[in-house]
Amino acid sequence: MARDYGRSSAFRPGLLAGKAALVTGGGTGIGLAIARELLTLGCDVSIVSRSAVKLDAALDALRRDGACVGRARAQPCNVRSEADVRGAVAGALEAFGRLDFLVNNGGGQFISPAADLSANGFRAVVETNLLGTFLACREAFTQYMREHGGAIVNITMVNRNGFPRMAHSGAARAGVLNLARSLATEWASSGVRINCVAPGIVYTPSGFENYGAMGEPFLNAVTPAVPCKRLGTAEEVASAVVWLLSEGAAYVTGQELSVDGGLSLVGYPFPLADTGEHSAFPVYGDAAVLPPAARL
Ligand SMILES: CCCCCCCCCCC/C=C/C(=O)SCCNC(=O)CCNC(=O)[C@H](O)C(C)(C)COP(=O)(O)OP(=O)(O)OC[C@H]1O[C@@H](n2cnc3c(N)ncnc32)[C@H](O)[C@@H]1OP(=O)(O)O
Ligand SMILES: NC(=O)C1=CN([C@@H]2O[C@H](COP(=O)(O)OP(=O)(O)OC[C@H]3O[C@@H](n4cnc5c(N)ncnc54)[C@H](OP(=O)(O)O)[C@@H]3O)[C@@H](O)[C@H]2O)C=CC1
Repeated sequence: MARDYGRSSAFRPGLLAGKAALVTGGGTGIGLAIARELLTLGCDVSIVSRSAVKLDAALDALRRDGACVGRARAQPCNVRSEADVRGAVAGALEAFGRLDFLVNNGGGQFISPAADLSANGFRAVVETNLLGTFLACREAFTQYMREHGGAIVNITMVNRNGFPRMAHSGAARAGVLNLARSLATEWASSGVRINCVAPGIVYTPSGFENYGAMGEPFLNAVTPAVPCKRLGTAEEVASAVVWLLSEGAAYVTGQELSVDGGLSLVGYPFPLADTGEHSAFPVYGDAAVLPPAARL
């Protein structure tokens, strides 16, 4: 299948030749773009996720893509399962004999007011995004990187001001960044770097179909809120990931890079006008001086 964005890579050909990577959630969206970029640069890539159907389709597309130079393989894996993750890292090592790069991209969440979240719903999102990332980091480190070094990138999200209606995911991703900071120091002596990339709002059909009918109105509302007035592409995220994995980022560890068109500079993307009537919010002093427009 031909690429649909008309270019190979922003990086020099062969940049990652002889290297091997594992990309979670590599069968769709941002993960697939990361896998494609790595393969284009000569890296061998294992893609893993829960759905064998999605993985097979992705593998087929990657193998037909004339720009992909490295070898690609796939293995089903639920990152919430310790046994699956252990097997995914072992499988990648068995196939390619090395594991230079790990990209923790597999993840997601659903929209819900925090008050309506069940313990199980909260747990599912934290397990997927935070526990899954920890397990993959630990297995990559203990099975290979402790002895050989390596680079890890975790996909997080723009959540400095929280993520209302995705509180579970905001909390989990904040945990991922803090985990990365801890591991960056603990594993530096092994030559392991670990960083995060925080996408803003990146249009991926696979990602947005999870939000059903809410998706399109959200896109219409959010685009004007982004300083550069457009959404991001999966390739823009992939490009940042590849830079962080590359030797060009050798002095960068424990950091988070936002790829968000400036969204993190201006706050939170959801329109807040529909969050209800606010007369219950406390006030101190003479509220009567506030003109009506200053207090909705
Ligand atoms: C206001 C309009 C907004 C429109 C759209 C805005 C989007 C903006 C987002 C911008 C930034 C982020 C973008 C992205 O991340 S795109 C990528 C999206 N992709 C995914 O999210 C895919 C992966 N997600 C999942 O697989 C699931 O969300 C989950 C992580 C929860 C795992 O699902 P799983 O199937 O394993 O879960 P379970 O069936 O075991 O259920 C566990 C509990 O979770 C509850 N649950 C699951 N889904 C929902 C739901 N949609 N709503 C409410 N509750 C849900 C489920 O009921 C279980 O709890 P209980 O046992 O208590 O019932
Ligand atoms: N698009 C955006 O605007 C943003 C996206 N992100 C994050 O970027 C990442 C990629 O998102 P995007 O490409 O847009 O959306 P996708 O829905 O296409 O990607 C999510 C990927 O994660 C995989 N996945 C989900 N749960 C698990 C699991 N338990 N074990 C293994 N793999 C899993 C899915 O595959 P499968 O179903 O086969 O398991 C899928 O390939 C996600 O973590 C997302 O939350 C963050 C900020 C913004």
